[in-house]
Amino acid sequence: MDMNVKPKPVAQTALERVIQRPSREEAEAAVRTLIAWAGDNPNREGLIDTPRRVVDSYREFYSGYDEDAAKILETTFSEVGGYDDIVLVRDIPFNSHCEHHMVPFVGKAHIAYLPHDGVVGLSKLARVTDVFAKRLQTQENLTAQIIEAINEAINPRGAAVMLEAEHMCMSMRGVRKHGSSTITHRFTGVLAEDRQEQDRFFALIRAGR
Ligand SMILES: Nc1nc2c(ncn2[C@@H]2O[C@H](COP(=O)(O)OP(=O)(O)OP(=O)(O)O)[C@@H](O)[C@H]2O)c(=O)[nH]1
Ligand SMILES: [Zn+2]
Repeated sequence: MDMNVKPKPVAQTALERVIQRPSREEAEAAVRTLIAWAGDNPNREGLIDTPRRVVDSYREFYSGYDEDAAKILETTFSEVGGYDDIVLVRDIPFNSHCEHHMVPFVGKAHIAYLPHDGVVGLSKLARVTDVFAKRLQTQENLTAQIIEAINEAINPRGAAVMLEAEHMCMSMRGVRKHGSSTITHRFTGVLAEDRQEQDRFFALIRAGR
Protein backbone atom coordinates (compact mmCIF):
# COMPACT_ATOMS: atom_id res chain seq x y z
CA MET A 1 0.00 0.00 0.00
CA ASP A 2 1.28 3.46 -0.92
CA MET A 3 1.52 5.29 2.41
CA ASN A 4 1.85 8.64 0.64
CA VAL A 5 -1.72 8.53 -0.61
CA LYS A 6 -3.64 10.94 1.60
CA PRO A 7 -7.13 9.87 2.62
CA LYS A 8 -9.82 11.85 0.85
CA PRO A 9 -11.31 14.51 3.13
CA VAL A 10 -14.68 13.43 4.42
CA ALA A 11 -17.34 15.91 3.34
CA GLN A 12 -18.59 17.91 6.31
CA THR A 13 -22.25 17.38 7.01
CA ALA A 14 -24.59 20.29 7.60
CA LEU A 15 -24.63 19.41 11.30
CA GLU A 16 -20.86 19.21 11.68
CA ARG A 17 -20.48 22.65 10.13
CA VAL A 18 -22.63 24.04 12.92
CA ILE A 19 -21.85 21.86 15.90
CA GLN A 20 -19.52 19.05 16.87
CA ARG A 21 -21.55 15.88 17.31
CA PRO A 22 -21.47 14.51 20.85
CA SER A 23 -20.36 10.95 21.41
CA ARG A 24 -22.89 8.11 21.55
CA GLU A 25 -22.24 7.85 25.31
CA GLU A 26 -23.07 11.53 25.78
CA ALA A 27 -26.25 11.16 23.71
CA GLU A 28 -27.35 8.10 25.71
CA ALA A 29 -26.68 9.96 28.97
CA ALA A 30 -28.92 12.78 27.73
CA VAL A 31 -31.73 10.26 27.10
CA ARG A 32 -31.32 8.91 30.65
CA THR A 33 -31.69 12.48 31.92
CA LEU A 34 -34.91 12.91 29.92
CA ILE A 35 -36.32 9.61 31.23
CA ALA A 36 -35.71 10.85 34.78
CA TRP A 37 -37.23 14.22 33.80
CA ALA A 38 -40.33 12.34 32.59
CA GLY A 39 -40.52 10.83 36.07
CA ASP A 40 -39.27 7.28 35.57
CA ASN A 41 -36.20 5.37 36.68
CA PRO A 42 -33.70 4.98 33.81
CA ASN A 43 -32.11 2.05 35.66
CA ARG A 44 -35.18 -0.17 35.84
CA GLU A 45 -34.99 -3.27 33.67
CA GLY A 46 -37.45 -2.21 30.98
CA LEU A 47 -35.63 1.07 30.40
CA ILE A 48 -32.02 -0.10 30.52
CA ASP A 49 -31.68 -0.45 26.73
CA THR A 50 -33.94 2.48 25.92
CA PRO A 51 -31.19 5.14 25.62
CA ARG A 52 -29.42 2.95 23.04
CA ARG A 53 -32.65 2.50 21.08
CA VAL A 54 -33.51 6.18 21.25
CA VAL A 55 -30.07 7.19 20.04
CA ASP A 56 -30.36 4.69 17.15
CA SER A 57 -33.80 6.09 16.34
CA TYR A 58 -32.38 9.60 16.27
CA ARG A 59 -29.92 8.46 13.63
CA GLU A 60 -32.93 7.44 11.50
CA PHE A 61 -35.16 10.41 12.29
CA TYR A 62 -32.38 12.87 11.52
CA SER A 63 -30.49 11.00 8.79
CA GLY A 64 -31.12 13.91 6.43
CA TYR A 65 -28.24 15.87 7.96
CA ASP A 66 -25.87 13.35 6.39
CA GLU A 67 -27.47 13.45 2.94
CA ASP A 68 -26.99 15.76 0.00
CA ALA A 69 -30.01 16.58 -2.19
CA ALA A 70 -27.82 17.77 -5.08
CA LYS A 71 -26.13 14.38 -5.23
CA ILE A 72 -29.46 12.57 -5.33
CA LEU A 73 -30.68 14.77 -8.18
CA GLU A 74 -27.48 14.73 -10.22
CA THR A 75 -28.59 12.01 -12.66
CA THR A 76 -30.99 13.37 -15.26
CA PHE A 77 -32.48 11.83 -18.39
CA SER A 78 -33.09 13.60 -21.67
CA GLU A 79 -34.51 10.72 -23.76
CA VAL A 80 -38.14 11.09 -22.83
CA GLY A 81 -39.72 11.26 -26.29
CA GLY A 82 -39.73 15.04 -26.26
CA TYR A 83 -41.99 15.04 -23.19
CA ASP A 84 -42.00 18.53 -21.76
CA ASP A 85 -45.33 18.76 -19.96
CA ILE A 86 -45.93 18.70 -16.24
CA VAL A 87 -44.53 15.79 -14.23
CA LEU A 88 -46.32 15.34 -10.91
CA VAL A 89 -45.55 12.79 -8.22
CA ARG A 90 -48.33 13.01 -5.69
CA ASP A 91 -48.98 11.47 -2.28
CA ILE A 92 -45.34 11.00 -1.29
CA PRO A 93 -45.60 10.08 2.37
CA PHE A 94 -43.15 11.77 4.70
CA ASN A 95 -42.55 12.16 8.38
CA SER A 96 -40.53 14.91 9.93
CA HIS A 97 -40.01 16.53 13.32
CA CYS A 98 -41.00 20.07 14.16
CA GLU A 99 -38.07 22.13 15.27
CA HIS A 100 -40.04 23.75 18.08
CA HIS A 101 -41.03 20.64 20.02
CA MET A 102 -39.12 17.79 18.33
CA VAL A 103 -42.45 16.02 17.90
CA PRO A 104 -43.42 14.39 14.58
CA PHE A 105 -45.42 15.95 11.84
CA VAL A 106 -46.63 13.47 9.28
CA GLY A 107 -48.15 13.91 5.88
CA LYS A 108 -47.90 13.80 2.13
CA ALA A 109 -45.93 15.77 -0.43
CA HIS A 110 -47.00 16.54 -3.99
CA ILE A 111 -44.14 17.60 -6.23
CA ALA A 112 -44.39 18.78 -9.83
CA TYR A 113 -42.16 20.40 -12.39
CA LEU A 114 -42.15 21.41 -16.04
CA PRO A 115 -39.01 19.93 -17.62
CA HIS A 116 -36.49 22.18 -19.32
CA ASP A 117 -33.82 19.95 -20.75
CA GLY A 118 -34.08 16.86 -18.67
CA VAL A 119 -36.13 14.88 -16.25
CA VAL A 120 -35.11 13.21 -12.99
CA GLY A 121 -35.92 9.71 -11.83
CA LEU A 122 -39.29 9.82 -10.11
CA SER A 123 -37.99 8.14 -6.97
CA LYS A 124 -35.45 10.94 -6.57
CA LEU A 125 -38.26 13.40 -5.79
CA ALA A 126 -39.30 11.15 -2.91
CA ARG A 127 -35.68 10.79 -1.79
CA VAL A 128 -35.17 14.55 -1.80
CA THR A 129 -38.31 14.95 0.30
CA ASP A 130 -36.73 12.65 2.87
CA VAL A 131 -33.36 14.43 2.84
CA PHE A 132 -35.06 17.55 4.19
CA ALA A 133 -37.87 15.86 6.15
CA LYS A 134 -35.35 13.92 8.18
CA ARG A 135 -34.10 17.05 9.87
CA LEU A 136 -35.60 19.42 12.43
CA GLN A 137 -38.06 21.44 10.41
CA THR A 138 -40.91 23.79 10.02
CA GLN A 139 -43.35 22.80 7.30
CA GLU A 140 -42.73 26.09 5.50
CA ASN A 141 -38.99 25.57 5.43
CA LEU A 142 -39.38 21.97 4.30
CA THR A 143 -41.55 23.16 1.39
CA ALA A 144 -39.00 25.79 0.40
CA GLN A 145 -35.98 23.50 0.66
CA ILE A 146 -37.52 20.81 -1.55
CA ILE A 147 -38.38 23.23 -4.35
CA GLU A 148 -35.02 25.01 -4.14
CA ALA A 149 -33.17 21.71 -4.47
CA ILE A 150 -35.20 20.81 -7.58
CA ASN A 151 -34.65 24.22 -9.14
CA GLU A 152 -30.92 24.13 -8.53
CA ALA A 153 -30.54 20.58 -9.84
CA ILE A 154 -32.61 20.59 -13.04
CA ASN A 155 -33.50 24.23 -13.70
CA PRO A 156 -37.07 23.39 -14.72
CA ARG A 157 -39.37 25.87 -16.49
CA GLY A 158 -41.43 25.78 -13.33
CA ALA A 159 -41.92 23.76 -10.17
CA ALA A 160 -44.54 23.26 -7.49
CA VAL A 161 -44.41 21.67 -4.07
CA MET A 162 -47.41 21.19 -1.82
CA LEU A 163 -47.30 19.56 1.59
CA GLU A 164 -50.19 18.54 3.78
CA ALA A 165 -49.39 17.35 7.27
CA GLU A 166 -50.70 16.80 10.75
CA HIS A 167 -48.53 18.19 13.51
CA MET A 168 -48.44 16.03 16.63
CA CYS A 169 -47.41 19.11 18.62
CA MET A 170 -50.91 20.38 17.91
CA SER A 171 -52.71 17.10 18.56
CA MET A 172 -50.82 15.34 21.38
CA ARG A 173 -49.98 18.41 23.44
CA GLY A 174 -50.50 22.16 23.62
CA VAL A 175 -53.74 23.13 21.91
CA ARG A 176 -54.70 19.41 21.50
CA LYS A 177 -56.64 19.61 18.26
CA HIS A 178 -56.72 16.21 16.60
CA GLY A 179 -57.21 15.86 12.86
CA SER A 180 -56.33 19.34 11.68
CA SER A 181 -54.00 19.46 8.73
CA THR A 182 -51.67 22.20 7.56
CA ILE A 183 -51.20 22.88 3.86
CA THR A 184 -48.22 24.74 2.45
CA HIS A 185 -47.32 25.24 -1.17
CA ARG A 186 -44.69 27.01 -3.17
CA PHE A 187 -44.50 27.71 -6.89
CA THR A 188 -41.58 28.86 -8.98
CA GLY A 189 -41.05 29.82 -12.64
CA VAL A 190 -44.02 29.31 -14.96
CA LEU A 191 -45.97 27.74 -12.13
CA ALA A 192 -45.56 30.92 -10.07
CA GLU A 193 -46.46 33.24 -12.92
CA ASP A 194 -49.33 31.43 -14.60
CA ARG A 195 -52.54 30.87 -12.63
CA GLN A 196 -53.72 28.33 -15.22
CA GLU A 197 -50.65 26.19 -14.61
CA GLN A 198 -51.30 26.39 -10.86
CA ASP A 199 -54.90 25.33 -11.39
CA ARG A 200 -53.70 22.41 -13.49
CA PHE A 201 -51.37 21.38 -10.65
CA PHE A 202 -54.22 21.43 -8.13
CA ALA A 203 -56.53 19.60 -10.57
CA LEU A 204 -53.94 16.88 -11.18
CA ILE A 205 -53.54 16.35 -7.43
CA ARG A 206 -57.29 15.69 -7.24
CA ALA A 207 -57.58 13.78 -10.52
CA GLY A 208 -59.15 10.33 -10.37
CA ARG A 209 -59.86 10.37 -6.64
N1 LIG B 1 -45.41 28.03 11.26
C1 LIG B 1 -45.18 26.84 11.83
N2 LIG B 1 -45.43 26.70 13.13
C2 LIG B 1 -45.22 25.49 13.67
C3 LIG B 1 -44.75 24.39 12.96
N3 LIG B 1 -44.65 23.33 13.80
C4 LIG B 1 -45.05 23.79 15.00
N4 LIG B 1 -45.41 25.08 14.93
C5 LIG B 1 -45.89 26.03 15.93
O1 LIG B 1 -44.83 26.63 16.62
C6 LIG B 1 -45.40 27.39 17.65
C7 LIG B 1 -44.46 27.52 18.82
O2 LIG B 1 -45.09 28.43 19.67
P1 LIG B 1 -44.55 28.82 21.13
O3 LIG B 1 -45.58 29.72 21.76
O4 LIG B 1 -43.15 29.30 21.02
O5 LIG B 1 -44.49 27.39 21.85
P2 LIG B 1 -45.58 26.67 22.77
O6 LIG B 1 -45.79 27.43 24.03
O7 LIG B 1 -45.15 25.24 22.92
O8 LIG B 1 -46.90 26.78 21.86
P3 LIG B 1 -48.21 25.86 21.78
O9 LIG B 1 -47.96 24.80 20.76
O10 LIG B 1 -49.30 26.81 21.36
O11 LIG B 1 -48.45 25.27 23.16
C8 LIG B 1 -46.73 26.71 17.96
O12 LIG B 1 -47.77 27.60 17.61
C9 LIG B 1 -46.74 25.48 17.01
O13 LIG B 1 -48.04 25.14 16.57
C10 LIG B 1 -44.49 24.59 11.58
O14 LIG B 1 -44.06 23.69 10.86
N5 LIG B 1 -44.72 25.81 11.07
ZN1 LIG C 1 -44.16 21.62 17.23
